Amino acid sequence: MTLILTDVTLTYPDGDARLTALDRVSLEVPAGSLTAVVGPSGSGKSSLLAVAATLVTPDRGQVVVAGTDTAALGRAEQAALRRERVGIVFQQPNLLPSLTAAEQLQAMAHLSGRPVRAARGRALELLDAVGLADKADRRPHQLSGGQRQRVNIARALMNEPAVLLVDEPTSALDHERGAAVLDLLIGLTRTRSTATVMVTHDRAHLDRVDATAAMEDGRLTALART
Ligand SMILES: Nc1ncnc2c1ncn2[C@@H]1O[C@H](COP(=O)(O)OP(=O)(O)OP(=O)(O)O)[C@@H](O)[C@H]1O
Repeated sequence: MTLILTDVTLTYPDGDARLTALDRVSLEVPAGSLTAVVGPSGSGKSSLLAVAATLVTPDRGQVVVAGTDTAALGRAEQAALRRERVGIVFQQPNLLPSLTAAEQLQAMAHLSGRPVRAARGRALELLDAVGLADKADRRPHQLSGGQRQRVNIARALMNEPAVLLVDEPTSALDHERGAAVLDLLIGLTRTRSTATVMVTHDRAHLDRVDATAAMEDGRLTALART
């Protein structure tokens, strides 16, 4: 198992009390498989991604990323794990306006302290994998919304993550483009052997993912494997 959450509880301060965002959540995601997380607004989906990304430390429970128990790590080590083993795709692409598609990916290598020039080959290979081989030198305003989301996904794969966390990748896209992005994510999950978790409001096409986790009031109420 590449991503293992065991009995994870996360609370936030809420006046004098605590609000329970995650309530003893356990989830295992094997390499090469995609789990969708669904549930109403406020049910804890983003909190689950944040904990899996080691962006937030749970009150209780264990988060194991690529064989490493994250609780055993200091802040700097957690940041290194996040950089090197975790890819995150946020809902909005957040691409830098002045950089071309290839440069957006190369910048990831730069942030990780890897040689930027050597990264160009990998950037072009990944842009090819997401169907944008001929758009490598375009800037964000020269790309469609769906193409920007593909750059966003390719960028998250730049450092060969073991775990890929994706927040609502299809929400800004129409039905057809949303389906194409989901197909892309499933394909990349298989070929790159990532343990992928995707939060979505869109219940269409969920028959194509490997498992669907349903959240309600911070609890994982159902896990259906397809
Ligand atoms: N930083 C925070 N401080 C306090 N409460 C928070 C914080 N982040 C989230 N919450 C609360 O935790 C609960 C779970 O929120 P979360 O964002 O994980 O839900 P969600 O299912 O992702 O919702 P949505 O679908 O609307 O994005 C909610 O009640 C939310 O108000």
